[in-house]
Amino acid sequence: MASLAVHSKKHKMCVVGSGNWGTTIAKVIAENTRENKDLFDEEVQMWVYEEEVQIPKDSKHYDPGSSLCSKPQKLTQLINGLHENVKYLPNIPLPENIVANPEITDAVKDATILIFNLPHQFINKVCENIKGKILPFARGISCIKGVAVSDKGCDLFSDSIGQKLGIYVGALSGANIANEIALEKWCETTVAYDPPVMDSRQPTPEATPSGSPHGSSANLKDLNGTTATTPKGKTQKLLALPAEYPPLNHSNMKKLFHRPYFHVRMVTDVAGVSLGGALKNVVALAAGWVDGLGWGDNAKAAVMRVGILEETKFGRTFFSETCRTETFTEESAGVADMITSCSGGRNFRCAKMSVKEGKPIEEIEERELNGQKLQGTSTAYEVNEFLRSQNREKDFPLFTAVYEILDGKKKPQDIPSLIEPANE
Ligand SMILES: NC(=O)c1ccc[n+]([C@@H]2O[C@H](COP(=O)([O-])OP(=O)(O)OC[C@H]3O[C@@H](n4cnc5c(N)ncnc54)[C@H](O)[C@@H]3O)[C@@H](O)[C@H]2O)c1
Ligand SMILES: O=P(O)(O)OC[C@H](O)CO
Repeated sequence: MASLAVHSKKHKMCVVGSGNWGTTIAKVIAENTRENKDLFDEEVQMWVYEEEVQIPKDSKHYDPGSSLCSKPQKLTQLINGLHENVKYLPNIPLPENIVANPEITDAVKDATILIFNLPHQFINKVCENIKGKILPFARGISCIKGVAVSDKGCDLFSDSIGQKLGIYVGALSGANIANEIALEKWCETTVAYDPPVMDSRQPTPEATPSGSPHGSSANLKDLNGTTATTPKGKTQKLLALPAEYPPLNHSNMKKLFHRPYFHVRMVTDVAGVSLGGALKNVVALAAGWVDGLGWGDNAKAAVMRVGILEETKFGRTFFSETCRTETFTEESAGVADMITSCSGGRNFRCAKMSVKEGKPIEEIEERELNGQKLQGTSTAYEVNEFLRSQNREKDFPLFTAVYEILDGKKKPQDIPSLIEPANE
């Protein structure tokens, strides 16, 4: 007879970040912690980068006679009082079990699962602030779309966050325009989670089940239960999840994210999922430019085709140990995210306006996004810095073209010739 394990502790969640996507993911998770009380503590902590926010005049909460509306208020107080993030996710009611917390160390201190969800330019500072102040056996999921480029090379944020904090971090990415998910319009996402086997004699319950759709990463096997090797060959100390907690296997991870309107596919390819999310933002800029030139859908499709080829090549070339081509061609984090981002994402829309109006994209970002941040522009520079360091710019002509256009060396009109293979 199968025995049912009883666990004396529940997982506690903290979403690190509260922008457009951070707040949406907090909503998704808070709905699921309510429905899975055997696994998860109902309360979801959400760290908010505190700022003073004026309730907009078109908000349903706006009342000219109310003291709340007479002057700017702390964003955390507005979120906890109105159960809405009026600045970054307006008009979407949030579950009351989300607690907005401006103190990062307080927000993360009890979390067994940390969801990193903020623009990638801010994550290093956040990691410095919480290093040594989290549960040492916590697990993480990075929802950040970007790559961590430094003088040491190009890393995934899942790896760089994991290395800095000494924890295992997986990745969530997909064709996921936050506003649509917040309105509970159906979509898919991909969650990559493949923690090391802590002890080869007694696999921990969270180890990826054999026979999972994408197998397990054998190079992450740990023989003494205290160190593991990341996909880029770095060793890292990792603690096993204490047995009092429910296992964090694919089934329980899926329960944290899957909703009727947000369908999750669990995989093990953290590199492919992370790179798909980061690199499509660069491609979406090119798609916006050709659309802004009035070149139509065929031109946009050409950019997407080359984009998928280049992101696949990037994965195969620089993350060859773990990255799977199929992630780019079969998963939401690959081809589907390329399509949605090149159709209605912020990078696409701002790039399109910048061409139509003849203005720098930074000016459009500032004017249109009310504090939200584009990721494609900085990622294009970071990817180029890395490619240049490897002397591989010519092998990625679309990524290089986007960088050169942003840098003023080339024009959007040059894209067809820039991405044409030299010998054809
Ligand atoms: N918005 C989407 O549709 C979407 C969908 C999927 C993935 N993503 C990815 O999710 C990540 C987070 O994006 P988002 O849309 O939630 O953010 P956003 O674009 O809404 O960014 C604004 C956030 O940045 C915060 N911020 C501003 N200055 C800061 C500072 N100095 N330190 C820390 N935080 C600061 C703001 O408080 C706010 O929470 C990005 O990598 C993005 O690519 C976004
Ligand atoms: O609005 P963007 O361009 O940041 O893209 C949003 C999401 O990443 C789409 O999946």
